[in-house]
This record gives sequence, C-alpha cells and structure tokens, in this order.
Amino acid sequence: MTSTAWTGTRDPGTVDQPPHLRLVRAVAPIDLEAATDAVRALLKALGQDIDSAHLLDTPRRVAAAYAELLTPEPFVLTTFPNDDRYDELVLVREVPFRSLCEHHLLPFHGVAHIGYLPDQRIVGLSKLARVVEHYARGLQVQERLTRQIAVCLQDNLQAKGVAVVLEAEHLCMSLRGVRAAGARTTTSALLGLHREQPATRAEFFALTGLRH
Ligand SMILES: Nc1nc2c(ncn2[C@@H]2O[C@H](COP(=O)(O)OP(=O)(O)OP(=O)(O)O)[C@@H](O)[C@H]2O)c(=O)[nH]1
Ligand SMILES: [Zn+2]
Repeated sequence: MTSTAWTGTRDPGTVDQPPHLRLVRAVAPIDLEAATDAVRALLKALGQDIDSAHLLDTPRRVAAAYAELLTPEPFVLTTFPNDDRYDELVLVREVPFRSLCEHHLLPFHGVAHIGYLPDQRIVGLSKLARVVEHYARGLQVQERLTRQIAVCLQDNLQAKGVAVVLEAEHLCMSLRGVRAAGARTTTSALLGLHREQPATRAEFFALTGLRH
C-alpha cells in the first residue's frame, strides 16, 4: 500500500551550515516482479497476444516505467541567507512537469509557475523545479499537486507569500472519453501575502502572463 504521508526531515544545521531540508516522501516499496506479472495478465485480459515477439518484454518495460513515475527522488532544499534583504517577488515560470492521474493512470502534463516573496532566506532556484518534480511523482490530482508544492515551500522557506499555478492537459480527457484535445486546466494555490494582498496577487499573475 502506498502511504499518503508526505514527510520531510530537517537537518538542524550549525552556525556555518544553515539548515537544509531533505525532502523524502514515504512510499511503500515497489515489487517489480509482481507488477510485471500483473501487466502481463492485464495485456492478456485485454485480448493482446502476449507471446508475440514484440510484446514479450513489454510487461517488464511497463512495470519499470510506472515504477519510475511513482518514485519521488529525495533531494535537499538548499536555502541561503537573504543577506541583500531582497524583498520582491521571485518567480520561476514554465517549469515543465508530468504526473499520473489517479483515476485513469494516464499522464497529465504541463507547466508550473512558482513564485515567492522571501523573508530571511532565499532558496536555490532549481529547488523550486525539484519540489514540483518531487510531488509530481505519484498518483495525483492537479488540485492536490498544486497545493502540496505551495505548502511545502511555505513550510520550509517561511516566505512572506507563496504562489503556485499549474496549467496542464490531462490525457484522460484528451485521448479518450470526452476527447477534448488541447483543453488545459489551470489550478492555483496562494498562501500568505499572495492570498491576503490583492496587489501582491495581481503582480504574480501579471508576471506569469496569466489573467486572474
Ligand atoms: N478534479 C480533478 N478531476 C480529474 C483530474 N484528473 C482526472 N479527473 C477527472 O476524474 C473524473 C473521473 O470520473 P469518472 O466518471 O469516474 O470516470 P470516467 O467514466 O472515465 O469519466 P470520463 O473521463 O468523463 O469518461 C473525470 O471527470 C476526469 O476528468 C484532476 O486532476 N482533478
Ligand atoms: Zn484521468
């Protein structure tokens, strides 16, 4: 069973070495052999010729692909002292991401825009993209993914405000079912001053190029 607990461990740091948060998410171990057997059974049940030369190794490949998409990589959320007292918005736009829709196990993919208003510490810019990647690995809904990214940053940066927008296409909605190809879903999570102050919120949306 996959745990729904999303956890972090904090290195308390020293005077010279600031605290670094190592993000790790508790997930149950993956049994690749059992997953391979299950994919083989699924293909058979779906009427596919599992003995064909082309499909022989497909169950193993599919199991490995899902294992990759469901396994978050731990990383260190490096921060630095905000020595220059930078107090304007930091915004990283159009970070590509992909995740798996928990209803159909089909991908949804798009871009994330992540902004924050620093207080005492600034974060390594690549870490904003790593937070997105970390929470995108797993079975998700877009709303939860958006909020998890924002809450993680708020909790660990103690920023004055955090704003996250995801724009994504869900293949369960474009390839099959309603087949609304090209339809994109936008979700947002605004915390702190981004939630409380209309001007702060407006600046974020203006710089992302999004209407609000
Ligand atoms: N809110 C939300 N819904 C999602 C997300 N990803 C997929 N869905 C929706 O989950 C719903 C599942 O609905 P069901 O009626 O149980 O599934 P279905 O019969 O396959 O529905 P259709 O896709 O309409 O054919 C669908 O409306 C999907 O579009 C997501 O990230 N957030
Ligand atoms: Zn879906």
